[in-house]
Amino acid sequence: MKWKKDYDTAVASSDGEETVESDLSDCVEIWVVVICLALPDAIKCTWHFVIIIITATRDKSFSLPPGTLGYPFIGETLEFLRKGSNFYKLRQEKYGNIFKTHIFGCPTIRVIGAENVRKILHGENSIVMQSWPKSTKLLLGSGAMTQTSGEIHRSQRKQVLHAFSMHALAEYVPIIQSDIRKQIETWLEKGTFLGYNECREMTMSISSKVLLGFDFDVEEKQRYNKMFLDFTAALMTIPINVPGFGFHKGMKAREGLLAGIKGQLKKLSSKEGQKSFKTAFEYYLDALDEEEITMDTLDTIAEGALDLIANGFSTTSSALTNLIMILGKHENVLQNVREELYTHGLLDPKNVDLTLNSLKDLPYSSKVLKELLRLYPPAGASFRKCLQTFELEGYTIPAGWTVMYSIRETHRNPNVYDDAEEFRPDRWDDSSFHPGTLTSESPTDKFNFIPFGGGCRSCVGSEFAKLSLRIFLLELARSCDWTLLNKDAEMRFIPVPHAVDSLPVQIRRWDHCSLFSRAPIYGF
Ligand code: HEM
Repeated sequence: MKWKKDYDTAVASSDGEETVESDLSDCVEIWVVVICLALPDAIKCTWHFVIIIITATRDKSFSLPPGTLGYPFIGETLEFLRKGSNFYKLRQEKYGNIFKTHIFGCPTIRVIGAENVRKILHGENSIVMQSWPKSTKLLLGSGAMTQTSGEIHRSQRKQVLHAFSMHALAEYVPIIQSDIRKQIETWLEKGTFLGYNECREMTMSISSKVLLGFDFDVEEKQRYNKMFLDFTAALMTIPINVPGFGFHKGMKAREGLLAGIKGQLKKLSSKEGQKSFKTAFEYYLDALDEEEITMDTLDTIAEGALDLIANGFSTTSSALTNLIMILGKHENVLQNVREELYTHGLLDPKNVDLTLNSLKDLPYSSKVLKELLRLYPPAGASFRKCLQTFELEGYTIPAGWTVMYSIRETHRNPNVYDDAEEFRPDRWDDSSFHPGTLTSESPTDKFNFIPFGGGCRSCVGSEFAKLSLRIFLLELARSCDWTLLNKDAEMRFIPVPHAVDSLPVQIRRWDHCSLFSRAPIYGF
């Protein structure tokens, strides 16, 4: 039973991964850092923080949000490591939508709710700016778009967005579809598989092919997948580049990935590596030429490519895995998707090959994906640094502190979403969803639904991610039936939402004739 072996390994390794939330032994890493490497930073940060606290005590108009700051230097880091996403949930229940804490050496304010998030995202570069942990900065590199700001950032975004234009996306459809179909076929042959592991491998394969034209054989696929796992796992770790630490593994993986990407970029620039389609990288290079910007060094371009793949890797694979999970739990939703596909002729063998056109106008499927991203947003929150002191809901948010805007809790606001914890695609039906009331508490306010963030740092890969999700939904629905082998598995939300047991699934081929065995909904 190969899947059982994989399953046991996955549970063991996912337990390991989640020790951040459950096992205090991992905290040794934190202590070592606080005591040795991070001491100067921690002292600086704490000094700044003490000044703020003194000011806050003396000046009555200085009103910090509620919450606790924990112990000197380490703040509430240990509790966060023990409780994971529950750490925030419990504090929200106690203190409301804005609260202070102190984690990873920084006084931090967590901000929830459309109105508050809007203020943060609209204040980009004036009241806040992007800020990532040191480990993320070192692993992604200074040239990565997520790390740059101002004019350089704006220009990078503009160039990268050429790679995700409608025209470019239309070219990617057959590539994505072919990879998804191949992957599903291997699952059907195996009969059982681990959803989370397989979706990560599939995401890595699709994005490296579409972005850079990589065409991995089985062995390379496994090697790159492993490097990506090490790399992404290290993004939020303690930046100690010494064997035995996660960060060191991540830096090693970075070297391997950059070497591979550079090799591929060289091939693509020569005739040797040209593909039957134009890769995202080639769209990006065209954009550079058009703007008469001198060609950056290969290193910077490779870093940019790694940044893109890294940003899309965990997020997209989490969404794909959770789609398998949610449809496995809601058979009626899967049935409705199939009926929609039937009415659009997409179950007809003549229409196997998809195009951007055949994928649009599937309103029910769109609602399913929207609801998936509402309930399980792959990025649960993001970080900013406060550039100046400002007010939010009457509280003072001090300059220099970290602000973390929450996507997960914003998406589960019970004042906006009835039965907020339930998966209900029909909530997005216009008629049943109070359209037109443009208050911040209304779902028509776009900041109530922010799976891809917002403002000038919103996700550049969102259209590519949505396209991949749509094709996956369609291919799953029209080719297979599946059973979740552990329907009630606990969910973990850090680093991305996933079932703690990696989602073991039993899968079989679906015969579309069975659609006619029950009363139709769409009148056929
Ligand atoms: C379901 C999949 C995805 C989700 C939920 C997602 C979510 C997000 C979010 C919330 C942000 C904003 C973070 C912030 O405010 O600091 C973001 C930024 C970003 N995403 Fe995605 N993402 C996804 C897929 C992708 C893909 C496939 C790519 C690339 C191919 C990508 C590339 C990026 C980049 C480069 C940024 C930084 C943009 C900037 O700083 O200007 N993402 N993503």
